[in-house]
Amino acid sequence: MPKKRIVGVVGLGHVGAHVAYTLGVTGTADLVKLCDINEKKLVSEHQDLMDAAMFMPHHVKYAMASYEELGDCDIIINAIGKIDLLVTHNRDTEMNFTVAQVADFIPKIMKGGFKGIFINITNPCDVVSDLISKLSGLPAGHVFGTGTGLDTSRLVSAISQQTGLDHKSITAYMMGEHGNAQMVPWSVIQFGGKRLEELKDDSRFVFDHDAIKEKTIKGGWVTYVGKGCTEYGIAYTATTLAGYVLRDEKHIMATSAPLRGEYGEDGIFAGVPAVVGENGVEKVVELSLTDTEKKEFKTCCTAIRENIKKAESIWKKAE
Ligand SMILES: NC(=O)c1ccc[n+]([C@@H]2O[C@H](COP(=O)([O-])OP(=O)(O)OC[C@H]3O[C@@H](n4cnc5c(N)ncnc54)[C@H](O)[C@@H]3O)[C@@H](O)[C@H]2O)c1
Repeated sequence: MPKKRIVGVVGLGHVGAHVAYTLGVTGTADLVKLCDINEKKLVSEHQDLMDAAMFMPHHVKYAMASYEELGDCDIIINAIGKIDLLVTHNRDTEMNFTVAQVADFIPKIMKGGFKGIFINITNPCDVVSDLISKLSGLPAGHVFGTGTGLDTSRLVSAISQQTGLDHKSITAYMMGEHGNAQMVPWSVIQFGGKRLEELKDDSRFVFDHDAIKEKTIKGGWVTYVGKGCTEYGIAYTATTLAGYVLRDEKHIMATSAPLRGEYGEDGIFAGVPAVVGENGVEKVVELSLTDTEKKEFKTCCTAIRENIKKAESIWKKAE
């Protein structure tokens, strides 16, 4: 009998509910297990998703689950949070809440025998990915975050708008923190194999670096201001990553990946391009950055490292 692809989603707010829906619509999962601390919300989201399942182009089932019942999932996507805390427009503000919650439920999930891949969305994304990795004890790379995956999409959109070229013809990445400490490695951007430097005589390929970086970093807040959340972009980002894992695609995409010496960094999660396959992040792609870009990336990592320290004091206090 063919094996069922089972994906768990923890936290069914704006993000988690859209992730669960997208997993069904795209046919990425056969069974989506739903888990939320808010029982009423859980029951309602389950009903609504089941009502949609009949019309989805692929067969999919939705089931409610406790943390322990997520044990047989191939992938668990973490999307818990409290989005109202983000009125400050700083993702770190959510940290006191999310770190304490994650520290509480990861041991419960592991008690259920979970041995799959964890994809973290919850903010601060790099910090929470690091925490899940430490608390779960899963092998390196089996826990990773969406990181700068969504920010990369915002960057590529901005470049696409200016050049008129399709998103998929552009190779570009946002790197660093999924937060304010991000950078654009301009030197590695390519269009069908042509580097930016080779195209500088064409005005469409001359970019205002500061303006594009600002537009990319602030993109999430443009969405947040009008609707109090962001959901479609992140739902597709996470679903895409889940598909790469389930189909063992070995696809290169920006994620929050554990760094073990790459880019001169060790022991933190940061947004970098990485090969994603059945073992999660299987390899960090080390780009040849210029000296200025290397320094910029280091500054981003310093910001993440400081937040990891803050997070550790929160969950150690909760122990
Ligand atoms: N990484 C990214 O690119 C990205 C993008 C968008 C949002 N986010 C983050 O995703 C998270 C979710 O955002 P949202 O808009 O859905 O928030 P939300 O407030 O709408 O929903 C959060 C959900 O999590 C549930 N929850 C809280 N604690 C829980 C726990 N211990 N166990 C199970 N469920 C729990 C709540 O009941 C709620 O349903 C936030 O941290 C947000 O900042 C990240």
